[in-house]
Amino acid sequence: MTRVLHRFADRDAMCEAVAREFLAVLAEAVETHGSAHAVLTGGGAGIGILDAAARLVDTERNSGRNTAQLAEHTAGQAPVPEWSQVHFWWGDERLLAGGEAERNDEQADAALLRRLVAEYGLPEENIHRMPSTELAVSPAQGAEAYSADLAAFADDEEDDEQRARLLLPRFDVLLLGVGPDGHVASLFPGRDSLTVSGVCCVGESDSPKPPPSRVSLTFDAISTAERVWMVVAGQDKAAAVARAFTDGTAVEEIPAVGALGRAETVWHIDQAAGSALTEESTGD
Ligand SMILES: O=C(O)[C@H](O)[C@@H](O)[C@H](O)[C@H](O)COP(=O)(O)O
Repeated sequence: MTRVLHRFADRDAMCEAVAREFLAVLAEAVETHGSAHAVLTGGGAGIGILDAAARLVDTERNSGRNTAQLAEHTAGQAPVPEWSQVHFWWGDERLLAGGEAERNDEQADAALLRRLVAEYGLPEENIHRMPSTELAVSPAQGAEAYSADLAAFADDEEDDEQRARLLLPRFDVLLLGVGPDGHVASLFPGRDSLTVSGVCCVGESDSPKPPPSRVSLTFDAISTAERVWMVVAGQDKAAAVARAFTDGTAVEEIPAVGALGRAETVWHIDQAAGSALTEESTGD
């Protein structure tokens, strides 16, 4: 699997470009499959993309084009999916009480999802939140509960053996922020969760990034996604990005190297996050 590197001048430029591509993938998936499934990430870059997507969706609506015209987007316009057929999932979540500001779903609600439900026809039941502490007393229990939620939407097209075995929907695009230590979702360097297989979700009780209790997709689940997009901005990520693009770097050291999509794996980075990359590491 060849990893593709897209570089942008800064975080805002990256978020705008990724948001546009994100909407286009969802629109195409609805047209092709009748549904679209996106996996969201927490973190500044992940939420920044949702903020940018909200602006694009509003701009398209204010353009006065109807849904059919919006779907037939021309260059420069952001295609917008039929939201009633779109489903949102999470790659990880902080195991906190529902509505807590630190939860990834709460930040996604504020950035985009509440508006899609209120104004654009996204059904609340299409937002598949990872459990809160009201529903799961431990990360392990949260992982089990989310696995059941995912299984209820298992892809009946079954064009992927691992997806069928894990009872997962077709993830059309899966976003992952990357930490300064190279973690993705809540899969951290040196942790047992990196090698958990045969299941789609895993609990983390001692996250080095607060809060400590989290639920995460496993690499087995991540690798069933059609498109895996890392979204990385900031100087504090430069070392992790450089290590990720150094041949031989192990998943145990930089978990992000283990995140590979079925059809594509793209690293969307800004200039600062790419500042330690060498021509040798990227083949430029
Ligand atoms: O729950 C979380 O904390 C996130 O899912 C986590 O994996 C995040 O994406 C990275 O830590 C990058 O975060 P930034 O983009 O804010 O650096």
